[in-house]
Amino acid sequence: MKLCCNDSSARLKQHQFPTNFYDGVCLKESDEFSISIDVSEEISALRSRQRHLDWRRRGALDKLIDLKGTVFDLDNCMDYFLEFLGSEIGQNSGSIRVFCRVRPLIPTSNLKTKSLVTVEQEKITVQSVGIKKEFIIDRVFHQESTQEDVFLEVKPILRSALDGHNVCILSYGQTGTGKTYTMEGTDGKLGIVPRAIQELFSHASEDISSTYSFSISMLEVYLGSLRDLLAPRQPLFRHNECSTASNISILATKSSAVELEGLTDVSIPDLKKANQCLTRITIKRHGATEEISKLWLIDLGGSERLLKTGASGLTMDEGKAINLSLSALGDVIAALRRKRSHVPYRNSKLTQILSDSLGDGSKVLMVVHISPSQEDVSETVCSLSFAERARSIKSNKDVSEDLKILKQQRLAGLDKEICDTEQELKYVNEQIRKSEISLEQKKKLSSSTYQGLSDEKGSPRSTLVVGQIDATESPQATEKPKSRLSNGPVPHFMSSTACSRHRHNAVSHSVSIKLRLTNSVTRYPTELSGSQSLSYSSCKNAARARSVAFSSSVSRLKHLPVKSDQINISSNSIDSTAASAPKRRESFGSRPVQRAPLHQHRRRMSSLT
Ligand SMILES: Nc1ncnc2c1ncn2[C@@H]1O[C@H](COP(=O)(O)OP(=O)(O)OP(=O)(O)O)[C@@H](O)[C@H]1O
Repeated sequence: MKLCCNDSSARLKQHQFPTNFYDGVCLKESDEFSISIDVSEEISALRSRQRHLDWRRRGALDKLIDLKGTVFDLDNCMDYFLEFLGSEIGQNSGSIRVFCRVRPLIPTSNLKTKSLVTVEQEKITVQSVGIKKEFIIDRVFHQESTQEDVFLEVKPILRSALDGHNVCILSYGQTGTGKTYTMEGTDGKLGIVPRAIQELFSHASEDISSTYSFSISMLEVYLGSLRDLLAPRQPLFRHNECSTASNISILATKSSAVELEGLTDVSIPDLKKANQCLTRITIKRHGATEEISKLWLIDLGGSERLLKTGASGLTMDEGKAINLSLSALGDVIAALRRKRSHVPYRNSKLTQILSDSLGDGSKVLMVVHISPSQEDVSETVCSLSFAERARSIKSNKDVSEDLKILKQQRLAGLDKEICDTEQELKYVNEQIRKSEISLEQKKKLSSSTYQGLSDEKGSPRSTLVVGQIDATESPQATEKPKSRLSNGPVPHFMSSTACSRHRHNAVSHSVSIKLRLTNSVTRYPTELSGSQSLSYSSCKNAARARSVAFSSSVSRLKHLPVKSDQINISSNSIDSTAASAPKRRESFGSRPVQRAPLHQHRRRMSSLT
């Protein structure tokens, strides 16, 4: 399949080789070289098509996710919508989507078991004595919704993480409403985390243009301090006790990316080991450039009000700390939604850590969990109010039917564009694979023909041809054939003349260029790498044990997935508006980024507060 022509290859192809040069040793290969160049050209064209398709797919996916997460409001929203549709594909405005999942009613003899909520696809109504409230959410999952239903909506955002965006999936809600069930699931009903890992590995294995490596970190925010759940345990003085204390610093980079210095980061070497792993993944994509992105999978602490729990002492402090984090998170999301110039990231550790994964270019998904039972009605209303605030649109400003239809049509169009592009990409990838095999075979054939002819003849001239091809690679090597010629048992008349040597050099140089050209066709093996690895069942167990050891009395604030990596550091404050709009190609922003070396000038974010 010829798609376009690479100029330099075309020019090289025009080189003609005489058929009887140097006893025909070299020249019988000209056809081979020509064929090799054809194949190289084809691969080059296919790669260019592959890049174009990948760019189109990414753009359509960005647009799809952003459009799904866009809330249209007020009477003039049609204009805004049309403007949005007309905007450039791939502009990466970032998106925040809010889902609600209703836990099935758990019937017990003590509780009133009547469900108080009625749901539609994007609307949820809570009705109780003296209360009737409606909330508009991006997507509502009813009590019978399965783990598959939820994951289907999560899938596109994972693809974004592979494309280099920072992604944040947060599980929010009152204790016992199913946050962990949604994130982790049970043995037979896997949740988002194990499915996400499966999905990442599956995509990574299909993408022949890049190699990927994944790593994991586990973090807990407890009473405002950070705990590394994968750090080696430090024995304490008292028998059978271990310390989980760790020294994690939050560092801000010039591009407002966040690094958690000192946090353990463990490679995920393969799906088998990763299948049981809990959370938070760092994705490194090694292609034409290197991109690093973070996928945060966060199971937040229970959101219940302290008055209701009647907590006191340490439990009270823990509850307060959780509420502070959650309210800071709500403020940040609301500010981002309203496109405020100031985003209050610095109000909690949680929002500081997530500052490069919540703003522009990032994809955020919050799943708010509620209970349908009468007993929990006030908590349910609180959680839904939080969800609505994150969406920043009030329920009574409903979107017109026309607009809904238009949005659905556009989403369907983008979906189709992604599917079609992916199909073509598959085809192109397959063609590249075949062409590379063919090129490899031709190269092998060509070099064995050289070798055969060279051995057959045993002629110093044929040796010279091969020798001089090598000689173009390094200056020292040029000495060898010369000395062999001058010292060897070859009669003087058989030695090359100055003229023939000149001619030969010219040809061997061309040959060398061609060889380099074919050699330079980069192959991208579909492999997943990992330098350091741990079994993820052990990660999970270690993290759990550490979390429990750290605070056996409370399990409110859950694991906070985090990744740390080497990035550029600057003196910029994380609370700047730039944090919400990381620049493309800067290291560790939420847009696809290129990796950059560690910069020396670091500033501790914790010291800024
Ligand atoms: N959608 C659901 N379908 C079936 N069972 C569910 C669902 N949601 C929650 N459950 C069940 O409800 C119970 C409480 O769920 P879970 O532990 O996930 O809540 P949680 O919000 O994580 O609580 P906590 O804050 O205490 O960790 C579990 O037994 C879980 O299996």
